Amino acid sequence: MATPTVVLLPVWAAGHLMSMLDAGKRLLARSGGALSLTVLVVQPPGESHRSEVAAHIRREEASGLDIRFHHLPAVEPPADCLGIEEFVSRFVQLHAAHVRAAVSGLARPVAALVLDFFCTTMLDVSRELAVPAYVYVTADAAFCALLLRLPALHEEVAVEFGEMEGMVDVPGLPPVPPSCLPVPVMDKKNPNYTWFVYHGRRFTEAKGVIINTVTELERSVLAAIGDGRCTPGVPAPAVYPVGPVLSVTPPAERPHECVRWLDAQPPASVVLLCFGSMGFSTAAQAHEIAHGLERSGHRFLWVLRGPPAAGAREPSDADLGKLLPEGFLGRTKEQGLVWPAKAPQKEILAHAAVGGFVTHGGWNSILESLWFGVPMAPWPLYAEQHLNAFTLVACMGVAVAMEVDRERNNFVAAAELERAVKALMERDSEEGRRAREKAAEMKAACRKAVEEGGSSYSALGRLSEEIIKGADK
Ligand SMILES: COc1cc(-c2[o+]c3cc(O)cc([O-])c3cc2O[C@@H]2O[C@H](CO)[C@H](O)[C@H](O)[C@H]2O)cc(OC)c1O
Ligand SMILES: O=c1ccn([C@@H]2O[C@H](COP(=O)(O)OP(=O)(O)O)[C@@H](O)[C@H]2O)c(=O)[nH]1
Repeated sequence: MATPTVVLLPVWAAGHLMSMLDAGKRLLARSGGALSLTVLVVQPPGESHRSEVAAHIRREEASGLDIRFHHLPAVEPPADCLGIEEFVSRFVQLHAAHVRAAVSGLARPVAALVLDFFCTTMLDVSRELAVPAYVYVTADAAFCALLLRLPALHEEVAVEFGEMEGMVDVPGLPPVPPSCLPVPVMDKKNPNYTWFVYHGRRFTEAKGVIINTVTELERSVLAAIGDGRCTPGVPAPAVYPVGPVLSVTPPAERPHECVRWLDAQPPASVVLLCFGSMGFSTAAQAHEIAHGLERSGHRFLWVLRGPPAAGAREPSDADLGKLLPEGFLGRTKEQGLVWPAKAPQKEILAHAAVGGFVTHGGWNSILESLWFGVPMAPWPLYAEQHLNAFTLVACMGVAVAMEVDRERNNFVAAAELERAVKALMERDSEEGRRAREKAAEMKAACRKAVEEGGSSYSALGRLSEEIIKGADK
């Protein structure tokens, strides 16, 4: 019989696609050749995403692994969406007939369908075809717990979360301030919110939830999901914490300019500032950052992107002359480097000179930082990042808090950045010492988790056995 295949349905954003592909490859390896991988490729909306996805696929196809890419026919994207969550969910939903045809037309027996968390509408397809389905959460267990809890919270909290009295109850987490909820949860009238409630409700229909996290990092919230406290009245989903799933690419032959600059800096002396694939600064915000960094006296590597060009969604490469205060580059030429384009974040975090990370708090960036034991100061901007910032400080203890004004487009004043950088970097800062120690502890835990016998290695083993057992029936 042909090797049974696990079918992945990722969404196209790099933080989702690469994470799911890497998790799939680990599952393949863990199955010892008993499973193969088929990836259903949604044609992304927009040329830049299309060429980015095509490049990832070319690289994977050249790897020689047992992975097949099945390109789904293009679908007209919905034109009337109010945000990314609605757009992604509806766009994926429009692929239902193509997913059904692709899965039922595969020559190999289909052992499981693994869906990105935005793709729960495809649980209907898996049910029709009697294929076991799993949800893959590219973010952390705290986010997963919130989504599982959201249908009930929706009934319990009659007003907008931003107007509610007290804190939000998410089992396994300390009481969550409403101001730390993900962006779509802050507006109940918005379809983005309705989609989140929908996905949360549907998670429990899956055979299990695979999360890109580490048991040692999120023990109490994982326990709450696993023992059903987030979903009273319905059976708890099986939980597989398989992270950290990081796509580690070989370092460039010639070190990047940022890395060469770091080579000349003392150990743990540089604070890195980098804001993900979508983060950018206006001139007003860039001025505050510049003054804050300069006054902190600490060495810095600042990845600065400008607002997207007209019609584009991605940030532009920064025009430093327009964004930075007069004379800043000259005054700080011995103190720091401003890099105006996308930078090799993982290589930078791996460098011994980096001692702290001011990050937008995308989950991939957080895992990369912990993999290299770098403590953080979170500056959330979009998606679920405000919740990540809360859990980094309040649960994991690997970050120092920074005051971000969510009402003013996540504005941070110069004095607050200066304070947070000092707290993060200075030897005599108690807050920084705690975060550094915890980050070092989590570095060791993350590395151990993926080794033979580690928690994520074992979770992947359980998942692989479960899938193979199902395929044998
Ligand atoms: C598919 O294209 C994009 C997806 C996102 C995006 O949106 C998003 C919205 C939420 O309300 C919650 C999320 O978790 C989420 C995640 C997400 O992509 C990034 O995923 C990472 C791993 O989950 C990470 O945690 C980052 O914080 C997310 O930004 C965003 C996007 O552009 C902004 C897309 O094009
Ligand atoms: O200048 C940059 C900005 C981002 N990244 C990478 O892009 C990913 C960002 O993913 P994350 O989940 O943190 O946030 P998102 O961009 O999806 O919001 C991470 O792997 C980063 O290392 C990078 O290499 N260079």
